[in-house]
Amino acid sequence: MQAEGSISLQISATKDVLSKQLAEFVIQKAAEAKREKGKFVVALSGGSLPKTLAKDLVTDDCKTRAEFSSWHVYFADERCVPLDHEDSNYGLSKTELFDKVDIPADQIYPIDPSLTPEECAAAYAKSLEAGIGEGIPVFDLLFLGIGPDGHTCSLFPGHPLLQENSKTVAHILDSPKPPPERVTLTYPVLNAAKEVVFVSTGSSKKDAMRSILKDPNSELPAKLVRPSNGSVTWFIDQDAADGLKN
Ligand SMILES: O=C(O)[C@H](O)[C@@H](O)[C@H](O)[C@H](O)COP(=O)(O)O
Repeated sequence: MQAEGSISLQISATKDVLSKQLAEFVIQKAAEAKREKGKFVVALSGGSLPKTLAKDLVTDDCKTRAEFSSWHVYFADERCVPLDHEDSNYGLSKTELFDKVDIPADQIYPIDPSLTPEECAAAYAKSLEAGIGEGIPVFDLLFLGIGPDGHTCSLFPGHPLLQENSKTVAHILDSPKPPPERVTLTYPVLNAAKEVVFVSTGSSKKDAMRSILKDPNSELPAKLVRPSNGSVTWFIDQDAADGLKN
């Protein structure tokens, strides 16, 4: 049975407009989380997301309102490479965001790339437990991307990981999107989140967007992210939205 939760769609004329709207959305969610519990626990994806998220959020106007000192940042998926490797999602987010705002270093939780992918996934699951709590970790906000094939995190179409429902963090050795060795949050965690933001831009995403938002029978990995007690908000630009026209 597909989990239920609200789905909102925010279509922006351009990627630049999307970044501005996304920044204001995030500022509001960060303020709510800080008021409620004194911290804002998020997970970032890689790809184009960090740049799109940071573009406006690091401006003087936004960063004074974003409560960055209360952010606790994990990774929705990560490549099993050194943290300074060009493929590292941590390294990408450090360049685009962490080096430009005041998130305390001990509130950013990278993987341990010295471990094997399997050990790394198990260690990261323990890191989530230590930082967020026993059982299924509940994130305040997950920042997810989507591939042209409808994958999200490192959950790819037809991959056995789509059926993983006991581990909170799993490893993959055959990612169709290079590099092949990664760790990823699994659906139990994605579907326990309070808020999920998908950022999808560019014409390469239009077919996946049409399938996910128009086809009730779509089984694309990103479509299966439906938090039972949370909201999903799609931030898409016009190019990605072109697939939604009849
Ligand atoms: O580590 C990764 O590769 C990402 O987490 C991945 O899931 C990404 O979000 C999608 O592939 C979309 O990437 P783009 O936004 O660059 O198209």
